[in-house]
Amino acid sequence: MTTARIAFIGGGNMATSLIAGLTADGHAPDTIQVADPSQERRETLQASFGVRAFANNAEAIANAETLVLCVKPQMAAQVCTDIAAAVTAAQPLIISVMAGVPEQAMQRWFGAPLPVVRAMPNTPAMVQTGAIGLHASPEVDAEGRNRAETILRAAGLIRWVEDEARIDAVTAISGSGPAYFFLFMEALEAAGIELGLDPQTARLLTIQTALGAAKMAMESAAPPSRLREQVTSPGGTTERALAVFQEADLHALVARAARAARDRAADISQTLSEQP
Ligand SMILES: NC(=O)C1=CN([C@@H]2O[C@H](COP(=O)(O)OP(=O)(O)OC[C@H]3O[C@@H](n4cnc5c(N)ncnc54)[C@H](O)[C@@H]3O)[C@@H](O)[C@H]2O)C=CC1
Ligand SMILES: O=C(O)[C@@H]1CCC=N1
Repeated sequence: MTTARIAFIGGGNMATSLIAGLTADGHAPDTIQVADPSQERRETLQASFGVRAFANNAEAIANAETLVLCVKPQMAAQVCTDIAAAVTAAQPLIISVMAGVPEQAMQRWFGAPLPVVRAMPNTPAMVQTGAIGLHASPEVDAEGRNRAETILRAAGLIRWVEDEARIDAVTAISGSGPAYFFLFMEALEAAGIELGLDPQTARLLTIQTALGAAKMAMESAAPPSRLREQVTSPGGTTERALAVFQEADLHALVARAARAARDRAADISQTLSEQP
């Protein structure tokens, strides 16, 4: 299985996370090419990972076997149309991480029914602990699926979804998810400071607690609800805290937030599907 000659279009946060995962996994940096208009981004990527960086998208694509699209969804139409000639010449497997950009829209902009894998990673890919949802267009063969898996597995855990629309659900849960957990960390850290802990202690206790809870949840056969019960002594401190979350109906709040993210991804898809 070869993952040789990968071109990234867009060298921002997500591309950096994926490149970090690939290089840490032993993928040769000189077979990774990145295109980004920002000179600062190009210099950072070159210095951090030893990859080849280009200002011109078409130059990065030449001879690429796999093309990873990492620009903002709002730029998708323009970028795909601009690189269509280079892409149809190279005939790569396309992997798109762009939230809400439908496979058919990309194929329309390329002017060819190229194999497209939609991947929805998240920034913990930077530390090889990403959670990544994948969906393949009908044009992707078994070798293409394997190649996409090999590339994305370097960034973390992968799960295929069979219905493209479910990528929007993946976006709402794990794509955007790190931000929810960071927000909760910010809140718990601030609460610790308010209760008199020094800021450094409040931060470290918060982060280590999140890490420990995630590790336990991953390694234990018991569901998170059972692990929560193990912390909650009857008549004790946790019970009081959880009652406050319950009063605010945390489950309903989280469900609303996830629906809002899913709906935003679906809105972007709708708009792009209607775009020429
Ligand atoms: N940041 C995240 O946690 C996640 C982001 N994504 C998706 O990844 C994609 C990129 O997001 P980020 O990396 O966060 O954005 P970003 O803004 O950090 O990176 C985008 C990069 O594209 C470059 N760019 C702009 N115009 C370009 C062009 N014409 N050709 C080539 N490159 C160009 C910019 O200079 C920038 O470095 C988005 O579509 C987003 O939906 C998906 C999952 C998670
Ligand atoms: O906020 C966003 O639109 C992107 C997609 C998932 C995470 N970040």
